[in-house]
Amino acid sequence: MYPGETVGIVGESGCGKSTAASSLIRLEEPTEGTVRFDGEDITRYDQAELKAFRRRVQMIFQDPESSFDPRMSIGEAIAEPLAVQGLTDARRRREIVADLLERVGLAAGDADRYPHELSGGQKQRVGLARALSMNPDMIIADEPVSALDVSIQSEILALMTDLQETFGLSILIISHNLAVIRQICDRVAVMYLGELVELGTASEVFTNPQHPYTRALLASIPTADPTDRGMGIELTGDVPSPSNPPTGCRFHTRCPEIIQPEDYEFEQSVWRRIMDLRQKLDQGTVDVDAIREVVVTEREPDETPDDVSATETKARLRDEFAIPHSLDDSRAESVLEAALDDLVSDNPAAARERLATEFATPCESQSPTLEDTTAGQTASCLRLENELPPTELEQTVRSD
Ligand SMILES: Nc1ncnc2c1ncn2[C@@H]1O[C@H](COP(=O)(O)OP(=O)(O)OP(=O)(O)O)[C@@H](O)[C@H]1O
Repeated sequence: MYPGETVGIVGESGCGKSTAASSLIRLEEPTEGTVRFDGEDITRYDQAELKAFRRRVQMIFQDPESSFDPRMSIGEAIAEPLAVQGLTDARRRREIVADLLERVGLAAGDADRYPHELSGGQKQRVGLARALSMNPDMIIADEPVSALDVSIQSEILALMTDLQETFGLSILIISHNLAVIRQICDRVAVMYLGELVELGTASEVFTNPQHPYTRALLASIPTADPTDRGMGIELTGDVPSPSNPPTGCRFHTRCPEIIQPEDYEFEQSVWRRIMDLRQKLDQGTVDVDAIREVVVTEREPDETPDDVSATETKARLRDEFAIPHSLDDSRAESVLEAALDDLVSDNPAAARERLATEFATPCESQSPTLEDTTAGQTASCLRLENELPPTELEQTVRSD
């Protein structure tokens, strides 16, 4: 981050945004890596240096409620850090508090009110005033407006922009909400499972996203029109745990643009579904017996699961994964059919092995790194490293 800049970290819930933020100020000790501030590695700071650093970098949180003592007036809450820093003159503290309250759009008289008397938006203003009392160089704001009404969100974000200009602050804002990031950020970092997958100016990232995950995030922004279902990019698959991320590209288990094996021609959406089948096989969660039992419930009462033919079971398996009953590429079709035969003859290990060997993707074995792209921003995707042509999906998002 540069002085005076606003950078946003955006990503789904649980991807590690808050952990990254608290590691930046060592509220949490990172297990590896470095955090540099003004050229110094803060992970090596001793207690005194850390204390000084934490004055320069203030943090505000989603829920201002929990950061206030209900028995302390607003004025006392803002003045507290000043007193801790050794400002003993009570009158001077009161003057500073009054000035800060006015700067964040409250009245000097609000100093005597208590947290429960304030709305969520007003509390977040007080949170900002308290952070500013330390005269920081940087503010880290973790979901600062998520708990607020949409109309208030915009006001608080506008206030943050004003304060940034007035005080020359750097702001790192964390949010799962792209609209929030778009409103105030100069640069945007997109995070997936604890890693940055794209980093660029807000205009680069929002108008010409380079990573499939960013494209999917942007396509999922709801519009005002209830009949508009966006561009229909739906991320399949469960969100993996950041503590046990997938091999290769961490996004490959859900990526709608996963790279196809060279020797086959799939429709991209069908390829994704075949990868979903592979993953379920790996997890051991494809239950062929359960499928037969479902089929039987739709039949004559005296039939048993054993009466369900292999052909019917395979057809149901395809339906289950939304895989067409015949693939356009005949070689791919025969591999898939053979794997389904393995499955219905109770040999999931063979099915797994066959699909893993024939339908392998570099995305599951190679880890991409953040690289410069021709669009300007950096992104980490093997598709970009291998200069593969854009998928249909990418073209849809761009032309929208
Ligand atoms: N780099 C990482 N390596 C391993 N585990 C991680 C990493 N980052 C985060 N985690 C773990 O993932 C979980 C979610 O992290 P975190 O709360 O930071 O995500 P978040 O994006 O802020 O989610 P939310 O928006 O729901 O608060 C936590 O249990 C955290 O310990």
